[in-house]
Amino acid sequence: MAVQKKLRAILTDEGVLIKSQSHHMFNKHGQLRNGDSLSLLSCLSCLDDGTLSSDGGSFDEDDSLELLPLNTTIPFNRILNAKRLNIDQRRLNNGKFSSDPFQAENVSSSSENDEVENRSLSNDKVQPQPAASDVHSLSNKNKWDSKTSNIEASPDSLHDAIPTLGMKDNQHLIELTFAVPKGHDVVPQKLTLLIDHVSKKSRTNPKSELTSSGVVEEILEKSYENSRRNRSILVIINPHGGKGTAKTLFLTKASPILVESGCKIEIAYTKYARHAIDIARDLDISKYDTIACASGDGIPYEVINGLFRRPDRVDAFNKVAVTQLPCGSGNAMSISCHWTNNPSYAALCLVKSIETRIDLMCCSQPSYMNEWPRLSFLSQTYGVIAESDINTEFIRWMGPIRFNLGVAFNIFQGRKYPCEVFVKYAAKSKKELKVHFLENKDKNKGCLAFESNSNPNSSSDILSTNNNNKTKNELSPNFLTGDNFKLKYPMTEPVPSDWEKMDSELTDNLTIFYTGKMPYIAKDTKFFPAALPADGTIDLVITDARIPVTKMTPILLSLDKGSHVLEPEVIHSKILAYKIIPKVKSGLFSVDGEKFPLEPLQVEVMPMLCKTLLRNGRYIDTEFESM
Ligand SMILES: Nc1ncnc2c1ncn2[C@@H]1O[C@H](COP(=O)(O)OP(=O)(O)OP(=O)(O)O)[C@@H](O)[C@H]1O
Repeated sequence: MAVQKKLRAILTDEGVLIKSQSHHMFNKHGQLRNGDSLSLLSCLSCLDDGTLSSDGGSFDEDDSLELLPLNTTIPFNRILNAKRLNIDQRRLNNGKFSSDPFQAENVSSSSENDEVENRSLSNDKVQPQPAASDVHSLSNKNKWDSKTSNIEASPDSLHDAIPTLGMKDNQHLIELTFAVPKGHDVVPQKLTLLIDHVSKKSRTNPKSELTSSGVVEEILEKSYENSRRNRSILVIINPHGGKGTAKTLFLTKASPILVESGCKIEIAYTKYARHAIDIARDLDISKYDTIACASGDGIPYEVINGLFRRPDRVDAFNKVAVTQLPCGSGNAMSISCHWTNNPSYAALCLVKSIETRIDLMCCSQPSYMNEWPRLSFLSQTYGVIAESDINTEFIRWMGPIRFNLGVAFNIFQGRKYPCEVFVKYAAKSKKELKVHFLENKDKNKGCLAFESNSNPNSSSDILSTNNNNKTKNELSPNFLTGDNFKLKYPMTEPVPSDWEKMDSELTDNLTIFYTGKMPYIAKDTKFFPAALPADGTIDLVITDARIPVTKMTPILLSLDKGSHVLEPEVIHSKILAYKIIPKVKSGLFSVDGEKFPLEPLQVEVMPMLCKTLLRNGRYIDTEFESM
């Protein structure tokens, strides 16, 4: 490997602009190479598109490390980390370098962080404790295999870099780590740069111009604008998730991005069904700001309900963001929130996301409501889809297609699921719904759960206080109190008079009853295209068996586009609460993909209860606006 003579760069408002004067940067194997010009732009600019496709990317194998023209920019949204490099003068005898001439110093990480890395999940107060052997810390100390994705300067090549020894005050040797597409994934890549100019901001701020730390800090500030740096993450892996691939998917695809971004990671493996409820209920929440579920949608459901069962649930929901790294068979949360079904892109989105509060839904049924009502983040369904979701488990080997087959089979058999439904509407007609959507689609800014102006490295949101003895977040309108957890419509009380009973002609012939809060319920199934993260409503979609098969077929075939809700035969409303009373003798409800008993079910929206991570602070664009 050879370092080019002057690997220079400047900071711009968009990112780090490579101004290398010589050629060759790296080849397809990630090694610095001779004879070609450098351009990072063509691969770096793919990020936005790559995360949108359902498999997480549409890049050719060779796209990732193709050589790129000069004068191109590594955008801040791709930069994971920056460290200043100190040349150890003691090793510079007779112009020769030792094999480790650079000492990297990460300005953003503190010794306090190192402490956290080595703690285990176990805590004396926590019962039951995950066994220490099940909890692993990951950090830069045990890096991913960097053979192909880590560019390092070889000792010999540093002769070329010697000019850096005579660096001017405004020149800084910086190791930059950034994400590049590789195959279908995104991987971390390192580059050593001599940054000899700084951005306008630094030029007007002499303090940051003078030090390398100032330059590093400026890069990190811009790279993590509106996001929290150096997250402390508990990763919960369901080893059975995704047909047994969840652990490998996490370790090979998501973990490298998280580690290189400076996140502190601890891993807990689920050992039995519903173990994640116990883990979240008994967790030492002071240690983490994020719980990332490397799983399908089952584990986030369990984590949210585990947090809900804590005596300190208010603190827990104020402190911890729950997110998903898509490693299961159903990854609706990641597709909706990170805009991708690919674990490496989801990890990149995780570190770059905006912490946002989203609404949850609280479900009550006679058999469990006196113990714990259940919180649902995704959906509840009854009828054809519930049966197809749960009762096709025996053909799980077929993958997601089993669900579509099940739905089609049940519908074409003319099956119906009589019930009574009572609804509190927020927007009943499709026209009202559209108005509601347009009025609320940009309101997410008010839902920021994280004060972007606060020190992003402070993990003590709850502990730090201001003069009035209140934390900055406590003063935020998004700070939760016990009142946020109180039900407005307890099931023990009669149905309120302002709820409407749905036409029994319709409900006696019901085929699909589906309520949800996220746009995607599965890959390629945009069931709730008008869903918004925190509009305080639940989307309701209903079909009935009076719809002829000739009309039902195009409705089912348009689920991937989400345009089924426009069909006149499909009921689509925004609601605040409902009660459904099944009239069939056998069957089930499916709540977030979990089997629930066939009993009356009452649900109400719980506004902005859960902190999560949304790319750009919003759900994936469903194009509902232009439908
Ligand atoms: N060790 C375990 N043994 C048995 N079941 C487990 C274990 N760990 C988790 N589970 C259960 O697996 C279920 C599915 O989890 P998850 O959503 O992560 O996976 P998935 O691949 O998407 O599967 P599904 O298609 O069922 O949603 C959850 O109900 C969870 O309680």
